[in-house]
Amino acid sequence: MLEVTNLRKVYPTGDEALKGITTTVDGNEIVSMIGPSGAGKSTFIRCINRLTEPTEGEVTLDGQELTRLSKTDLRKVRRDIGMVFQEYNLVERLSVMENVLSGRLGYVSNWAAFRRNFPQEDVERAFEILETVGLGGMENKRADELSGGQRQRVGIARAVIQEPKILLADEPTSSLDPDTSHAVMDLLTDIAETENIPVLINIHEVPLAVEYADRILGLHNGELVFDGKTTALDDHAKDVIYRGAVPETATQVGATTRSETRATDSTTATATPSTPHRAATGED
Ligand SMILES: Nc1ncnc2c1ncn2[C@@H]1O[C@H](COP(=O)(O)OP(=O)(O)OP(=O)(O)O)[C@@H](O)[C@H]1O
Repeated sequence: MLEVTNLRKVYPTGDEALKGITTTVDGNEIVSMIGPSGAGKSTFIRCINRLTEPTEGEVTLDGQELTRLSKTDLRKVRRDIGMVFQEYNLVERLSVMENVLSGRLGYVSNWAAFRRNFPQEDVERAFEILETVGLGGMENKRADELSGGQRQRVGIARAVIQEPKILLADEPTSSLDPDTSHAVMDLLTDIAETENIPVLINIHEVPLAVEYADRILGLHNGELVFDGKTTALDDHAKDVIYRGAVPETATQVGATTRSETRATDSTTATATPSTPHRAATGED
C-alpha cells in the first residue's frame, strides 16, 4: 500500500506546489489524479519516488518509509515503483529490447549493469512482456524508429519488468492521439489487473480519467480537494477542482484523507479552498 502523509513541496523559487497532501493507494485500483495546469499533479507523482525531493511529509510503500532513505537504499526501493513518463524517457539509440531490459538495472550488479549483461530469465520475461504490450517481434528496432504510441508501450514494458508494487504514470497520454491514448489506458488497466498492482495516473483529460479510473484525486492549487469514487465526480466536484468552488460534501474535500479536515468535522463541508491560482477555464 502506498501511504502519503502531509506531503508538502516548496520549490526553491518559493512556489508551494503541494500543501500537505494525505492519501493512500492500494490493491489494484486505477487512481487518476486530475486538476488544472499548475495544481501540483506532476510534483505529487514525482515526490513519491523522489525524482523531486519533498519538503515535508512521509511516503511509505508497504510500510517502508521512502522519504528518509539514503540514495543507495532509495535505488533499491525504486525498483518497487514503476514509472511511465509523458515523453517516454527511452534511450533513443538503443533497441526496444535494451530499453525494456533497462527496467532490470536495479536488480543486477553495477558491473553487469555497466555491461548491460542481463540474466537469461530477464530476457525471456522481456519477450513475454513485449508480446503483452503489443510489440512482439519489434525487439530489435531502435527506439527512435517507433511511433509515440509504440514508445509509450516500451516505457510501460520497462516499468512492468521491474515487477513494481505500484505503477506511476505522469501524463502518459498527453503526447498521443485519442485512439492511441485509449490503447495506452487499456493497457495500464490490464496491467493493474494482471500484475495485481495499483496504478496512479496523472492525467489531463477528464473524460479519460472518468472512463478508466476507479477513484479520482482532484488537486487544486496544491491541495487535495477531491478524493472519491469516479462516480462521485459530478459537475460541482469538477468546479471544486477546476474553479476553486467551495466544496459541498465530504468527498469533495478528500475528507477521508486530509488529516487537517476530517469527514467527521462539520466544518469540512464548508471549508473554503485556497484562492484559485488561475482564471476558470474549465477542464484541461
Ligand atoms: N522545477 C520547478 N521549480 C519551480 N517551480 C516549479 C517547478 N516545477 C513545478 N513548479 C511549480 O509548482 C507548481 C505545480 O507544478 P506541477 O508541474 O506539479 O503542476 P501540474 O498540475 O502537473 O501542471 P501541468 O498539468 O501543467 O503539468 C506550479 O506552480 C509550477 O510552476
